[in-house]
Amino acid sequence: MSSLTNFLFQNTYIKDWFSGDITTTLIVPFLIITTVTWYFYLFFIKSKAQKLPPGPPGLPFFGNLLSLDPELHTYFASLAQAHGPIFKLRLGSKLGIVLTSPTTAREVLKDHDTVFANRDVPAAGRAATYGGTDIVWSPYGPEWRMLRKVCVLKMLSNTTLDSVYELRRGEVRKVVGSIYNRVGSTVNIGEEVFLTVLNVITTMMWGAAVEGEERVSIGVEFRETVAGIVHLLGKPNLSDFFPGLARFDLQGVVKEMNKLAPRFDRIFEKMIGERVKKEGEGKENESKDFLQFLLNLKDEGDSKTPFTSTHVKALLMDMVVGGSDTSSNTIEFALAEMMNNPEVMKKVQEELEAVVGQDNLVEESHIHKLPYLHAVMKETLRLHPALPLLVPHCPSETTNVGGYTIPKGSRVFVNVWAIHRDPSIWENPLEFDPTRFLDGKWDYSGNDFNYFPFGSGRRICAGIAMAERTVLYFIATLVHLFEWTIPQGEKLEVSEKFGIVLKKKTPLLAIPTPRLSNPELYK
Ligand code: HEM
Repeated sequence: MSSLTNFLFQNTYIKDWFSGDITTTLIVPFLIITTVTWYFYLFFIKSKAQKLPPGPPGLPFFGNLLSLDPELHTYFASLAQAHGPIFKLRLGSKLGIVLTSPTTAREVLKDHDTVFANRDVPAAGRAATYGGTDIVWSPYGPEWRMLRKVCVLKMLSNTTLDSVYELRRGEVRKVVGSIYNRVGSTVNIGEEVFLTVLNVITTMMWGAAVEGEERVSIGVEFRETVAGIVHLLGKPNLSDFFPGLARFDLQGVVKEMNKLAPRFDRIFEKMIGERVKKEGEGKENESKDFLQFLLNLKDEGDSKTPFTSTHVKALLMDMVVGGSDTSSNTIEFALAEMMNNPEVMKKVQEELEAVVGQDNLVEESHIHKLPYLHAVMKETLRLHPALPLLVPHCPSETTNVGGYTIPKGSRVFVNVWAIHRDPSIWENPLEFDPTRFLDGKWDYSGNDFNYFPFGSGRRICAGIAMAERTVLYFIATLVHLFEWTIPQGEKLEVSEKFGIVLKKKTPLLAIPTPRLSNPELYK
């Protein structure tokens, strides 16, 4: 037993997960005994009756947990080479299923869409989103449908997004001014872009209600908090793999999340409180932001599936967490790829000059006339899909996929990252070549299982329209107005670091120089 304990804590990955209190060592023997029975049931009784997919051998009790590499997307891709397009991993008492081919992805996300439209909610996700009452983690059912409808058809519809364009435009103008003031010096692109995307999102959420220093401090607090939440969501957590032990929160993930999520809650409460107070004072409220829209919706009520204050806050949380890192990391990767491929950058700039002109700012109305820029975004999301394993799906009943049994309650990872780099689908898959998207063959609809960076089926991303506008408008503005170079001594690279949201391994640092001669455009 003690050698297993030693092994457990000598393992780098496990040690990394257990960044908290080492009193956990005391719990390990208990953990082993309680689960060993489950293991025997699972391995020797249940699996005999089912034809489970192949997979690497694992240890008793832990299964494959101890050999998980933190870079899950590349690790899963290498396992698929050995075990095929559908393989299993024992993650403690949970069964993980990894899909790495268009055919198996289609079976799960299209043919059995309803069954797989559920989530295996991680303890961290539950803690972050008011018990999982948001869109991302709600089970497939009337409440999820109601939230999704509010989000996709009303809040993030093209009509609503058009109506808040001025808010987005204002934020992008502000960052242009700020970059202009630092011409010739090094800019941390990710930091700059994240704060602007976040400002765009919060301005759309509650207008310009917050200004000046308070705005800056909220921005900084949000950045830290989003980074913390995303990190905890991607961190392997024993509570998820041994649900019977979840109440002990051995790694302290929930404890940490319970420190982070209330930071948002306090801000949400404050914004809602101020808005309600204003209404109570009889002040005409003409705000056209998401918050007003959600509060009106709450007041209108619906007896069947009521829309509560918690729903309002959970949706705001989805906007902030789901919309910020995904879009800003995509913009950072796109700029890095363009800088790495100067001929691509040149073509984007030529297209912008032809459509926007040398004496004009990019407007969102230009975007649909920029097919090459659009191809750059698609190619960026092919090589660096923001959610490389999507958000894991979970079947609500035992189902057959690719000739194998996928038991109810498994955690299903779709390795879209690996499919997007499959040499049997893509010519020179590792090359950044936007021209492969110029014939318009691939879009974001999730109908083609060779290319689906936003997922597919019922759980497809709820923010595609917004992501598209934000990413395209932002990249276009950055490269139309500025030339970007790498500071001396810095290396330009595009390698990735795994997380539930994929990010650049090293931040992109670049020096801006104005491209256009009219200084008024930068003010
Ligand atoms: C480049 C940007 C983005 C990418 C690549 C992206 C991608 C994805 C993916 C792959 C999923 C999971 C699909 C699945 O589980 O099968 C997802 C879910 C989701 N995304 Fe996005 N996303 C982006 C931006 C946004 C934005 C801007 C928002 C909102 C402001 C948003 C809101 C959501 C929500 C609410 C879900 C959960 C949908 C559900 O479970 O029903 N995303 N996204």
